[in-house]
Amino acid sequence: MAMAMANPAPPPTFSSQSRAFVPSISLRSSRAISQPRALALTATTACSIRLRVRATKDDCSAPPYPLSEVLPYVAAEWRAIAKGWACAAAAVYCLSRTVPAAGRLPRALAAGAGGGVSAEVSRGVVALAALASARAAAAYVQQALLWEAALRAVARLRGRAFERLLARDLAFFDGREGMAPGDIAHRITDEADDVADAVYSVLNTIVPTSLQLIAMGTQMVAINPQLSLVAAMVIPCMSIVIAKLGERLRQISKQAHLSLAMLAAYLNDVLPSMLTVKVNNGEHKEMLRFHELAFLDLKNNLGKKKMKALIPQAVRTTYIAGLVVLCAGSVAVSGTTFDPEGFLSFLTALALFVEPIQDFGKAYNEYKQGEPALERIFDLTRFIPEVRDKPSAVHLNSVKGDIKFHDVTFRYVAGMPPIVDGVNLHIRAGETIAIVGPSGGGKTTLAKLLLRLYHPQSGYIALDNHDIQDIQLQCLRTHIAFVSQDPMLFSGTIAENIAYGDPAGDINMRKVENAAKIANADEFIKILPEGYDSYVGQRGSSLSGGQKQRLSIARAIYQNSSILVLDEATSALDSRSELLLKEALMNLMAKHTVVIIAHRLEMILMADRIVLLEGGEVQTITRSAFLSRDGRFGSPPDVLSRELGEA
Ligand SMILES: Nc1ncnc2c1ncn2[C@@H]1O[C@H](COP(=O)(O)OP(=O)(O)OP(=O)(O)O)[C@@H](O)[C@H]1O
Repeated sequence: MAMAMANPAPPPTFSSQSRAFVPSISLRSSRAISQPRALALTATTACSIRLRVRATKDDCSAPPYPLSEVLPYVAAEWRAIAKGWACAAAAVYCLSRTVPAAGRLPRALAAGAGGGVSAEVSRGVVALAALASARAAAAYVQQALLWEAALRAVARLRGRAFERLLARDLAFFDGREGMAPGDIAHRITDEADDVADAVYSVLNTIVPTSLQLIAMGTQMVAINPQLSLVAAMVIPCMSIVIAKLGERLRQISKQAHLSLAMLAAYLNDVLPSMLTVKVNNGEHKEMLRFHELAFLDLKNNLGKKKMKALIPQAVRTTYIAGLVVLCAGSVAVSGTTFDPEGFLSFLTALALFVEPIQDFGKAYNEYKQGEPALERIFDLTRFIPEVRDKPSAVHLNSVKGDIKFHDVTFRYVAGMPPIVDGVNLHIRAGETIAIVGPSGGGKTTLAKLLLRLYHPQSGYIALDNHDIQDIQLQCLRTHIAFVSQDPMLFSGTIAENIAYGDPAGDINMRKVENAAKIANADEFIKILPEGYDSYVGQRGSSLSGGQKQRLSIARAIYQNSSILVLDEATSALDSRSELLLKEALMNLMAKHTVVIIAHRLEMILMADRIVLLEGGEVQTITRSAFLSRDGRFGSPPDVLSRELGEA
């Protein structure tokens, strides 16, 4: 590593190192809990990148979702669509008038030859120019309106996807099967844009292009029915080419979407971890990882672009080749002759007939390309949450805070040993209880079960003698304030962060300041340049660990719930801050049920009762029994004894 850092290798180039950096992509079936048929695309590269980006419930060759799913979102924009299509009709009308006008022009020119520009020629030219301008204006308004409809429809779809995402179980985001945040962000941002392109293409094709096709077809039939029939016979050949290549494009696009999602997921993973990267000299390693994923994306994206470039050429070639063969054959057989005016009109109509056919091809491809994105966005919305309100769920205006765990058993992953195994525990209203135990023993899991973030496989938890499954979720979580061991702050001001749980979405500054004082945060907030209006930076990055922890505690205090759960809430505080906080909490404890999950003696000794969670089971232990243990889940024995002496 030292050598590598002293003489860092140049960034890998795709051309020279492409073989070394081709990640092996395996599409393998993963029986995720929430989505049994989900597939996971795992890139395992030379430097062991393990990023999981979920495909949709289908694999790449599976049949697509029906277009009907997006129809309600598009139908809601019917006004803009109707206006757009009306403009399309106007544009096609102008075009259909152009064909005979163009056909008459050569005769007028011939008639006026040698005598300057005749009045008929001038009229013809002016008519053509007017028709062209009117068509251009109508086409512009048509496209603007249809874009508006497509973008608005996708904005609704995005909103719906995010709404459904918020309703997902925590298990969807957590643990080994959890979906990467970068993947989710990619679906809702970039891939939603691809859906907008696809929707626009379809809208801009169905009616406008059909109208043009009908108008030009009619003109051609009027001029020469026999050749028109011949021209129409080429359409099935083109349809086959478009369908075959379109399906291939869909598959390639899906790979491109996944590789881009992996890149997004990777960036989302590494950018917030810059501190770890830098202190571990991980820059070179990360550079390699980035290039591997970027190369994968380059490969897939290039394949997609090449296919997109190939399709129109293949369609055009098929059409022209088919037409030439059929026309030449039928002219030779029937001996058809054209007058020059009719010939020019037929050619003009033919050219304008080919245009919408190509547009159909392009739109179909655009749709095929957007289809994987559509699938992946809808994939976020299709689920039935395990944790949800029963129709009969009750709302409790207030609770005393009496909590009972009845034979509760829970495991995160089926087939694994339970983390919580037949736990029976009664926490009385107003009691302060400390839950101790070895790291990874399941203390946080117990709190998550109480908050109904997960569902026990057996047994139940009661709050004031109501099974928590019979209480409305929002109501339950309002009555329990939880301070997690990873203090999570949002980008925003200090006041916004403290008042985050305000049921009305307001910021009550008096309550904010009071909560900050109790949490011993007021002192440092006041010396910030903008006080409570100071921005905390990305995830609170402008604050120290202890300051973030104090704000999290203040947020819980602001919530003023009957039950307070502190999960390692003071681990980053210095002794003085912890002591001040402890004194403030003492007052709160008199009125609340408090669950303290802690390793630190200072906090544990505040409790009325100490409960040990070990091997999935709980047992109440006395202080002396706790202190005589070997210190696996607290300070070492000598420190414990000293601290106890001080306490
Ligand atoms: N989402 C998850 N999916 C799968 N396993 C998980 C998940 N969350 C936690 N676990 C596992 O469950 C066990 C209990 O975790 P938990 O966080 O409850 O322990 P803890 O007692 O709070 O630990 P600590 O004292 O270190 O915070 C651990 O072995 C952990 O790896």
